[in-house]
Amino acid sequence: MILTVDVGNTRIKAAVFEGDTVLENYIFEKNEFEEKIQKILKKFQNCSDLVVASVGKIEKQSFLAFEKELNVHFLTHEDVFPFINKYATPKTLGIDRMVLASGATLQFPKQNRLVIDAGTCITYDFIDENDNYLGGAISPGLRLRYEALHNYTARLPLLTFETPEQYIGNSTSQAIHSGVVNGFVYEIDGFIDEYRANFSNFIIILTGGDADFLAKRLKNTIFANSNFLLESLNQTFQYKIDND
Ligand SMILES: Nc1ncnc2c1ncn2[C@@H]1O[C@H](COP(=O)(O)OP(=O)(O)O)[C@@H](O)[C@H]1O
Ligand SMILES: CC(C)(COP(=O)(O)O)[C@@H](O)C(=O)NCCC(=O)O
Ligand SMILES: [K+]
Repeated sequence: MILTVDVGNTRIKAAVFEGDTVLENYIFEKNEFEEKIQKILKKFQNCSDLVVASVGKIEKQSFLAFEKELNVHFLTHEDVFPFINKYATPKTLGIDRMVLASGATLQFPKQNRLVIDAGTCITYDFIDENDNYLGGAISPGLRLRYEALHNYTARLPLLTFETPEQYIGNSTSQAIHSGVVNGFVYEIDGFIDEYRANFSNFIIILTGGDADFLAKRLKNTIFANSNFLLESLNQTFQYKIDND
């Protein structure tokens, strides 16, 4: 049994796996992380390994505290991955993006793959059919866009996500919802169109906290799997055991 933990910039996601099967999923905040992990380990006492991918503010040290109970693996760019990393700055590539690329490579062999993770940021990661990781894009996520408009202006309120009534927003709040939500959707559809124009035979994987919301609104039909990062973390760990 393996406990996988994904520390993002907004929330922590965790899942317990038995082989490829998810036994339970969790989402929690940074301040409750130690208590939640303890609880999970108490419930699943057969967990042998804790596998972590962190781009958030919880450092390796905090996880090493669990070493009394099980083996702790804090993934870094120095681990083994199933793709060839062509990023010009591989040491600064987010470990979450490396894990997503790894999952896409292992689950969808011999094809071009685009992974879109709509979390705090939207990240785009492209791995070609020869397993070269080429990079992608980073842009502000849905909630970040609402917060940025409020935090960096004098007059814009902080709104929570709402589906815009139309693309011509006829009030301050409707204009913000249209700009944020439609802008978000147009951006992603625009990127997908660009990739489609340049590559054939490719699969798109959509994940992250806003994946389900997005999947319904995109012009392009793609399926969302909000658990893709944790599944990929489990697979990356199996790959590491087999290839280290
Ligand atoms: N309860 C929630 N708290 C925070 N964000 C949420 C929540 N439910 C959905 N979201 C959406 O999830 C996005 C963050 O996704 P998530 O995958 O948790 O981010 P990260 O992996 O960067 O921590 C936000 O843009 C927000 O719109
Ligand atoms: C781009 C990110 C902030 C995304 O984080 P997230 O939205 O998943 O919380 C993270 O992958 C990161 O810190 N990347 C480092 C820069 C890079 O990937 O090039
Ligand atoms: K992301």
